Amino acid sequence: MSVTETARQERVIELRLGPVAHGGHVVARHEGRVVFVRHGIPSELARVALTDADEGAKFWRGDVVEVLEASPHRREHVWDLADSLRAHSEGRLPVGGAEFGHIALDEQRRLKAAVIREQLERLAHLERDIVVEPVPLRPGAADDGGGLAWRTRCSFAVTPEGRLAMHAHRSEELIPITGMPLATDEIDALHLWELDLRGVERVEVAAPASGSAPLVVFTLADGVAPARLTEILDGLDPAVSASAVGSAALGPGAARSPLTVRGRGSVTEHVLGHHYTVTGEGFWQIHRRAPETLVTAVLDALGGVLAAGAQVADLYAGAGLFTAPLAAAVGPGGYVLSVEGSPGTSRDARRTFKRQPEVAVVQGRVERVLRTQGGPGAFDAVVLDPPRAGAGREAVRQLVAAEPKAIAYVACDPASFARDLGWFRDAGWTLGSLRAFDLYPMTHHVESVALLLPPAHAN
Ligand SMILES: C[S@@+](CC[C@H](N)C(=O)[O-])C[C@H]1O[C@@H](n2cnc3c(N)ncnc32)[C@H](O)[C@@H]1O
Repeated sequence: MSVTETARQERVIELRLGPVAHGGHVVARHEGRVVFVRHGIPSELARVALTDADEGAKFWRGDVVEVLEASPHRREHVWDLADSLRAHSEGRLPVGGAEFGHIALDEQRRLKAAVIREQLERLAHLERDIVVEPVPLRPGAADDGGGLAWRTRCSFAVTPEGRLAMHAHRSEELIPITGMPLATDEIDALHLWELDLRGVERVEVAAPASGSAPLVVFTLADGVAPARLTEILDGLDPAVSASAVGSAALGPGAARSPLTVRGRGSVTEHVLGHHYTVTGEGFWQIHRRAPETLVTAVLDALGGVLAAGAQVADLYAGAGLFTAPLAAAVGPGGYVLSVEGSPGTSRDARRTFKRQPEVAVVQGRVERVLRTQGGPGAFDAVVLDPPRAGAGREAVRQLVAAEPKAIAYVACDPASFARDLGWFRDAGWTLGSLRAFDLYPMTHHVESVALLLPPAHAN
């Protein structure tokens, strides 16, 4: 077996790649040790640069730098900067965020389905056939945009020289970028990479799926005066309309305050007839079709439980994506408890629902709020949409005790979902429908919507 080095002095070993694993890797073995390999495809023979390979480590990590026997599903990478083969030949790391960009889209979905299936078997002891559904870029169209131009939210770093950049995977290394093929055309049209961003630490962009003006949030480095923002914005093409917010802290440890320097400090999102205000601080789903895809799947899953007058909880509610259709379903005689931990995002929800007395927006941790507002019989139905870490043991215990008739679990991480599902199953709950959606093409991420049913339902 040949062992060589890359231009970055990483050791390179030859490996036969095995099955896909959670987290965007395939699994290989080198002298008995597991190696988690990125940028490969199961069955390939590849030369792999070891990016984490301490002698004492239980497992190593590596990037494919050359393919000796290619999978029939291998394609030219959709983004040069994220292409591991090209990056390592140029002596740099690939930019993160498109780690499946070298795989045919159909195969990306099969691999994601395999990961969900494997996590369910391992952590929830459940066998289920999974199909990851493609999501067209426009309603009613078949076209999924080739897996590109779907991101309505992007977060960028800035190099010390003031260039727009992104990080390499698990690295502090910054790679200047001149385009982002996964971002929507509205974000692309801003040409943020042409700006002189000296004095800025981070740039976040939110471009509503409706195509209305994007919002750009510039986080200034500590001590940089807000006047710097005006200079930066002078570099934006005046023909492109965008709102801009700066976040400045004028001294070390000084509080940061958002400062609207152009247009509005928020965007309005429209989903199936509902309108939402989302500020720069607020969470919103990333794929342009994610909101309506997930709302439709959740309403379908909860079906008859959402009758007029029902009591429901929207947990990990964000800006209230599910709160609005839930409120419409239960009507003025019903009740929706909308719980979100992040103060900025919860403020957005409060603004959106301020004229709806049937909606109670509560800012706080789900586990804490359920302690006082989640006793037995508190809810007919629950929507549970936790972050990647999942809901966790305490929230699952409280929900089991609350005895709702159904829970729609919206999961962005198959492993934490399967772990939580295992705990629900230990308490006698069953898995009803389970749908999975390709809401993050070119990456290993996948979203699913599951219906969980309490023991009484099974009898
Ligand atoms: C995956 S997002 C879902 C948001 C919303 N349901 C949507 O689809 O737009 C998860 C949300 O949970 C919030 N969050 C994370 N941990 C939390 C906790 N322990 N309690 C309450 N909210 C939390 C995050 O701030 C984030 O807004």
